[in-house]
Amino acid sequence: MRLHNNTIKGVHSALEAIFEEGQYADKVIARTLKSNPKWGAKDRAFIAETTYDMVRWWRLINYLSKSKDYWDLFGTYWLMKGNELPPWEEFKGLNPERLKGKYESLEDPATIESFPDWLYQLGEKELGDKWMDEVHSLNQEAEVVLRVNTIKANREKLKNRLKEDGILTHTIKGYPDALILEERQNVFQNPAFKEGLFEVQDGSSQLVAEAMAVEPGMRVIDACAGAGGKALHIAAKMENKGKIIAMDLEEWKLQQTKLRARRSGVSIIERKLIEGSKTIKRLKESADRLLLDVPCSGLGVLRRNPDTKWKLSEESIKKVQETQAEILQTYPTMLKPGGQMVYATCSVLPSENQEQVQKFLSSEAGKNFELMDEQRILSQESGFDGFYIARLLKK
Ligand SMILES: C[S@@+](CC[C@H](N)C(=O)[O-])C[C@H]1O[C@@H](n2cnc3c(N)ncnc32)[C@H](O)[C@@H]1O
Repeated sequence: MRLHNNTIKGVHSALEAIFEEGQYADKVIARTLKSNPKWGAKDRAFIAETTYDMVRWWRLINYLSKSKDYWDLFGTYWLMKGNELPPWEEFKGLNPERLKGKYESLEDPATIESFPDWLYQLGEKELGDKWMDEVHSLNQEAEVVLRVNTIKANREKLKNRLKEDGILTHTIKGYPDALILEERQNVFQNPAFKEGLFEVQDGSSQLVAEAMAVEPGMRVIDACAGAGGKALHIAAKMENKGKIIAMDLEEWKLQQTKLRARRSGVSIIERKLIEGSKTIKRLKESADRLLLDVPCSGLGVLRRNPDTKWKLSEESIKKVQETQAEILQTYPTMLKPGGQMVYATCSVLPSENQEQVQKFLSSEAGKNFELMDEQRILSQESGFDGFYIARLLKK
């Protein structure tokens, strides 16, 4: 592939904003691409993919690079990926042989896999033998997975419609609403997206609505609805009949849910901002199904958010675990007896997953609940994001 000076500069400025100003990678990339409308589709893809990949391998690149200069860092990355560098002045001091030797003599697994030491050790402690393969899998680039909106389309029709636009997809067993892109590309400009025929949603995430076992006409509470990804899927499973109360602490996220619901033709979502414990108490025993898609470390979705590795800390994980436990202690009161609750995270750490559920079940608040089943989804086994999904029955 031919390199262009100006797109590499685009990558540099994105990396600076991410690592020196602490901004989120997805926001930075969106802004960088917007700032130069002259870049074509290939240039945009190069900037987005290279920035994400350099973020993913940041620790290893810095270890192998001869300096912290952004040209050296990019050149090191480019060679590391098995490419050749053009004979530019900027890359003059880079020596592929020296780099290869340094890489081959490297033994520390956290540096090889480009993880912070503390996080690598935490994963090892919690997942034991499975951690090394999981890390390896979480360092791969994620496939683009679509979820067909069954309120407006079916999978076969959408597949054909996308094919007409040159977008090839395939299906996969066990994921009834999913279409996987053969080739990574930006699908948000496609008319089928604008018409609300699909959402972009990872395969593991799609299993959450499946686990909810909803039926048309039910009353469902999605207590951590955020921008509504799962609420929209649940609405489609309910054939847009019944009611979903989408709750969150953040008004702006619920606003996103509203816009997305409009595009998807979903009319059964009612938004409710959580203003304190009263909001929860008022909904006592009102739901047939309750989803707790709780805030988490996001360790299962590192493939699409590699900057999470560098943003997390031991304290932030501890804090999120406290929130998970608090939610489990108070929110299940909203469920009717006989109703079902799903507790889900996009983390692979047992301390955010099965251990939280077990703690809840052995507490006073959990005494009327029993575990129906749980899915501990590792990325290395599923090929999708790492997730945890537990179904509980309120007796
Ligand atoms: C994993 S995200 C939800 C993703 C969303 N369900 C989706 O599918 O797009 C967790 C959400 O929980 C919200 N949150 C954090 N603390 C909360 C709390 N105490 N009660 C309810 N929601 C909370 C966050 O604002 C965030 O939107």
